[in-house]
Amino acid sequence: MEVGFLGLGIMGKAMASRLLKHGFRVTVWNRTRSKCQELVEQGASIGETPALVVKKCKYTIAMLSDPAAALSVVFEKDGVLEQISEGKGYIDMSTVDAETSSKISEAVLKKGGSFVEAPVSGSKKQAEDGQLIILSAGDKALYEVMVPVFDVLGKKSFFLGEVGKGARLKLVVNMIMGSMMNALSEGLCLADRSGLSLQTLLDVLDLGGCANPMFKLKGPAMIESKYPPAFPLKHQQKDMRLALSLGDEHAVSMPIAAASNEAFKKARSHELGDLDFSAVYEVVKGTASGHAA
Ligand SMILES: NC(=O)C1=CN([C@@H]2O[C@H](COP(=O)(O)OP(=O)(O)OC[C@H]3O[C@@H](n4cnc5c(N)ncnc54)[C@H](OP(=O)(O)O)[C@@H]3O)[C@@H](O)[C@H]2O)C=CC1
Ligand SMILES: O=CCCC(=O)O
Repeated sequence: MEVGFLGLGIMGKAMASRLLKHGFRVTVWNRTRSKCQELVEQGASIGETPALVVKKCKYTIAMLSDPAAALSVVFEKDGVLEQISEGKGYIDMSTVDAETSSKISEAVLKKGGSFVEAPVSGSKKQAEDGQLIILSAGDKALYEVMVPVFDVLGKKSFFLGEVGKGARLKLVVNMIMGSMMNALSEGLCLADRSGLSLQTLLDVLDLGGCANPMFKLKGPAMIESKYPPAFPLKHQQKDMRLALSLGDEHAVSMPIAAASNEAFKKARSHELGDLDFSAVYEVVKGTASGHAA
């Protein structure tokens, strides 16, 4: 199966690479073309534009930073819409809001193509290991065609129904995750200021009812003020913002998410946006301006 892949950031690069390793033919495109080189060395072909990737491939996956990027790759000149047509499928795995996803879906359908949104839970390591959790919605027939691809990328894929359900579920999950990261940061800070061992705090958390892989993975690096980007903080703040907007729409009061969003915004204002989202700890500690990225 030949698959197009648009967007070779942290996630896209790992996912496209995994597809190549599992025997798929992959044609890649990235706005910054130099990022295609590593994939070409692994056997990928390059498409000069998103439109040319879609022209060449029956199925094209996108993994782009945010709603603006997802829309521009579809609607702008040389974009997906110029070549999508009957028999072709477009699968957007970026984390965006339901409105963005619906706009893309409607435009693709109008041209005769089919569309699935399929945002993912899991980060860089899970993408490399094919352990993502895939939250799909949209065209069921296209979803079924993509199952062999999703099986290589993930450990479980859900089909959730109409377009928007995958996008919304992803935002709810990331809203919870972002709030948990702020809670961990406050806990580490409080333990530190009250004379406790941070490693002991992590050990105790890991043995108890709120043990989770995220605290286990990120906690030790946070103690050392190290934030190599797996999930960039700017994207986590985007997801909190989109989740809060969903909360507005449904009149759901979310004071914990709102406070967490403020902390992520503050971290961005201190230019920590390209670090891992665990760098919000620097803001909670009050040391953000002194932290060298
Ligand atoms: N990292 C993670 O742990 C996870 C991320 N996600 C989601 O996956 C998506 C990608 O994340 P990630 O790989 O980490 O992000 P990166 O920031 O590493 O990569 C973003 C990608 O989007 C491209 N891009 C940005 N703006 C535009 C634009 N205007 N036009 C075209 N391309 C654009 C970038 O191109 P260029 O190289 O030219 O900048 C790059 O390919 C996001 O929606 C994120 O929320 C989901 C799960 C986990
Ligand atoms: O959207 C990013 C999710 C990161 C994760 O699930 O670890």
